[in-house]
Amino acid sequence: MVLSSTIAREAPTPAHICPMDRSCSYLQQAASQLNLDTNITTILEHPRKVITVSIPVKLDTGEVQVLAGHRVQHSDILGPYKGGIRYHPSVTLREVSALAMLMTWKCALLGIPYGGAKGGIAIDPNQYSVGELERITRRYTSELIKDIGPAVDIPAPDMGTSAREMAWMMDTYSMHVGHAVPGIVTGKPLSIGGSRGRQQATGRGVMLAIREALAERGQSLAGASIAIQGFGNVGSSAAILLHEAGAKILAVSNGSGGVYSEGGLDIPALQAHLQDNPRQMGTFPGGEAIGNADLLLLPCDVLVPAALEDQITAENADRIQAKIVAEAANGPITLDGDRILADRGILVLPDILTNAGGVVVSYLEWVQGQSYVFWDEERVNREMEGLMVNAYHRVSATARCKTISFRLAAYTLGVGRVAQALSDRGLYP
Ligand SMILES: NC(=O)C1=CN([C@@H]2O[C@H](COP(=O)(O)OP(=O)(O)OC[C@H]3O[C@@H](n4cnc5c(N)ncnc54)[C@H](O)[C@@H]3O)[C@@H](O)[C@H]2O)C=CC1
Ligand SMILES: O=C(O)CCC(=O)C(=O)O
Repeated sequence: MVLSSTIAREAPTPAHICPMDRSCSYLQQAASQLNLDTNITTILEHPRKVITVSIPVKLDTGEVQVLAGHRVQHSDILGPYKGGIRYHPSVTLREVSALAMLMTWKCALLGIPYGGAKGGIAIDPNQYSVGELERITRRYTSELIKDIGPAVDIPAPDMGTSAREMAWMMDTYSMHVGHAVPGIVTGKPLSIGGSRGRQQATGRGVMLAIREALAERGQSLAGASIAIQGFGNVGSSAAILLHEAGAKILAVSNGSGGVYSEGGLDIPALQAHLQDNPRQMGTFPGGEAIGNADLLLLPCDVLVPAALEDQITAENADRIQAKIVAEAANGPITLDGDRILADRGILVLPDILTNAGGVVVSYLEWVQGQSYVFWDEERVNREMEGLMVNAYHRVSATARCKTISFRLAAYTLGVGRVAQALSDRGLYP
């Protein structure tokens, strides 16, 4: 048996430096808008708990790999830590820390009683068998057992994970405590207490944010031209719902490439093609192949990055031709990219607002589980729409009234709520 270690070796961060440049920069800007006490800002800059565990996994070949699994709990000031688990090769402790902080502001902005967390393992799930993924997920859950719980920290799906991984986590946790604990995760299958509508929820929220932004400009979804980078859970759900609403989906892409049609793609036909030809987006006969970099530069009403971080940067922001960029992914625009888009008058709908539909329905799943009463999909969608549309208009009104960007307005509302709670509870001794 061979022992190989894939534990990431990251440069240590000096204790006084916030490891998350972009997240901390936006936090500082919001703190300055709010005239926050610097002690409060200093506390909010730092995650409350950073956990890295070793995950020894026996591969199907008999080889043992030791993976690094992270969970960063940024804040539980407003309620249990909440946030997804990501399986992707780019996962690092820094990335997870930044994403955990985003979760805190997102939940606070939407007015749901959660703090913020994120977890991840640096693997490409496509390179592992289902059995290996199950062993990885169960061992990761076991290693975190003392740090998670339905009133403590509630994981959910993110990139590279889905209801399947949530079911394994729920089962591992439940076996440990000796009884079923559905509330340990959200985004789980319906059979074990999942919520109707959760799978499409993030994409639905993206569609709603775009709908409201277009409406404020006197335009409707019908006929709006849209390009979407990423065709996973979020990108594909958003594409389907936007297509159903009459938008013209000019292009979509995934890790294997993209497809473009000037007249608009037939999204259900594309989905059927991908079922038969997984990872062969570019061979879809209803369009022509387009690369991920070119997709971002298409002239369109709305560009929707729904895959990775750092896609719009100082390198390409001056060539973006969309009127609106809707951040379906977390952190798809770098700090420099954001400044350039702002200078060019391109409206950016920030991630903590645009992709909040997922965590909102996670919250509704948790509420249903706590009350043992399960709703139909129509009710779930209606409740989610109410929270999303309300948050959108609070952000828009704040941006207008203070003459600041939508991002700064969203941060101001989210950070302000957490800061108020921290101050009311009393600063940590
Ligand atoms: N799943 C959820 O409920 C939520 C997800 N998000 C965010 O949305 C983003 C996407 O997440 P999911 O859709 O859940 O992940 P997913 O794993 O279902 O899909 C990711 C998609 O990105 C594509 N992709 C990977 N590398 C790419 C590249 N280099 N260029 C273009 N596409 C590439 C993949 O092929 C896939 O289509 C992430 O930033 C995630 O944090 C945010 C809120 C909730
Ligand atoms: O549904 C959740 O709890 C978290 C979703 C998530 O990770 C995110 O919004 O980025």
